[in-house]
Amino acid sequence: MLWVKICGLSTPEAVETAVEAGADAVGFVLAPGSPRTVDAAQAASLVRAARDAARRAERSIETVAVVQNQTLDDVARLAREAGVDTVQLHGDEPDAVAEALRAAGFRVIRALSAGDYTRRTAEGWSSPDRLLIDAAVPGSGARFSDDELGTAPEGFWALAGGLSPENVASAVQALEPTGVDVSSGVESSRGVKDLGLIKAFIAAARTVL
Ligand SMILES: O=C(O)c1ccccc1N[C@@H]1O[C@H](COP(=O)(O)O)[C@@H](O)[C@H]1O
Repeated sequence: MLWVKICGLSTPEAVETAVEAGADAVGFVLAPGSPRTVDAAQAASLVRAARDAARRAERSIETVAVVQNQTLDDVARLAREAGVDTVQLHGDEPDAVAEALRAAGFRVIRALSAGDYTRRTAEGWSSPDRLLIDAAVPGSGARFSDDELGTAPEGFWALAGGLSPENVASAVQALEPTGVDVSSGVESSRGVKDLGLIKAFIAAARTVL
């Protein structure tokens, strides 16, 4: 089944809606400078809300901290204080950062633009972590064009960038990712999640076989 992540959540209501509607993962932006940024204490409270909602629904939920070009010390501290399962590295972090986070017990998602992924793999780069392929400006609501992604990854990979309830099914049919991730497409205005759009996105993603 398609892995579905709803990202950039900042209220318990939005977290509960995502979990109850069947998201596999919920994400919290711990990178500075985004309208969705939360601090570690806010993220910890949202992580608790996600786990409580998952317990009530008798299902599991993966909690993800999204970071971008922060130091390893900062990332490890934020992830520990927030109590997340997974760290999504959304910048130019060296592989050693991913390795150190894995050694500290976190799961890691490596986010790359389609262009960077294509360039890096042409140079022989590979990653033991799950991949997320996004547009060039993360969290902008922009899509990358399908031809920017040369050959899709072979293992798990999630598609992100400009997805919405309207386009998620056709995007998945075209690119055949293993998962999808959305932020802007489930917002009524930048940084403000719309509970109806969260439910509509998850329902639309679940129509794809
Ligand atoms: O959402 C942000 O503001 C953000 C900031 C810094 C790094 C990553 C960010 N979000 C990631 O972007 C995609 C969602 O993009 P879109 O808004 O749906 O186009 C997703 O992977 C988020 O985790």
